[in-house]
Amino acid sequence: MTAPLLSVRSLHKAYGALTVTDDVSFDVAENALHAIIGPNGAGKTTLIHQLSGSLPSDAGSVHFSGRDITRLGMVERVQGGLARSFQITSVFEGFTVLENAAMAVQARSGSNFRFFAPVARDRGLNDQAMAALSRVRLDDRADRLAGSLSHGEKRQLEIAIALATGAKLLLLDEPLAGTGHEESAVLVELMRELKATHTIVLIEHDMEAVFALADKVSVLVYGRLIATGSAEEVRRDPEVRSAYLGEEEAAQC
Ligand SMILES: Nc1ncnc2c1ncn2[C@@H]1O[C@H](COP(=O)(O)OP(=O)(O)OP(=O)(O)O)[C@@H](O)[C@H]1O
Repeated sequence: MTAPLLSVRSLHKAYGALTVTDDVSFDVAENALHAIIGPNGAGKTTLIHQLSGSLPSDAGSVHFSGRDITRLGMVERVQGGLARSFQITSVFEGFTVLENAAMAVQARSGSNFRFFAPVARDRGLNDQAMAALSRVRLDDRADRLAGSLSHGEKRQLEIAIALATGAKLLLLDEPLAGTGHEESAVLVELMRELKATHTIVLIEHDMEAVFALADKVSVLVYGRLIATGSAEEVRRDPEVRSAYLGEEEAAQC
């Protein structure tokens, strides 16, 4: 059996007396989409912070591509091929769509942002940025200001930014949050296409999307994983239904 691309063991994070992630362990196979679901406040975003390196863990380990990255910060993890998109829209609205993607290409190379006129003139940088934009179908918006994009297009741009860093593994934190039906359909289709080339850890409350896309689903409740399995296994799990899914599916009916 091939080794997992991402291997998480016994991760733990507490804020004072509040334990937010507790003994969290799971593996993500290469080119799989692994969804992490759970009620509000379960610790999903905290877990993504721990995986991206923006938040140090109190205990546990993270291995990526066979390398122990537990003690690496976010910049080193991005340069190693692990990038996240943010739950809160995080694009630079006063810059063009292309400049946003080009800055992410620069981040990959480890250079500091070389201020922005040079970014716009750098052909190699722009080619790579355009490639990321066309993966998310924003190439025809390249010259627009990011601030002028619709909410759904901004979410597409966030994914392009993560792609432009050269990531092999994308950590996507609620990419469908706040999107309308059509925007959400575009993003679901994009994630389906990305599975062919990328490994994805997805946090998402939209259960229809999760069950349509996920190869594996883990369920986080009060900081602990109560189940990991195929979408079907998790959907049928009685503990998952009583702790989370019953209510969530009822709410979506
Ligand atoms: N910096 C912090 N200091 C103290 N408590 C925090 C901090 N960050 C998160 N928490 C708490 O940790 C718990 C988990 O929060 P987290 O945002 O990780 O949950 P979540 O599963 O992502 O929730 P949601 O689905 O609503 O986004 C919550 O009780 C939250 O209040």
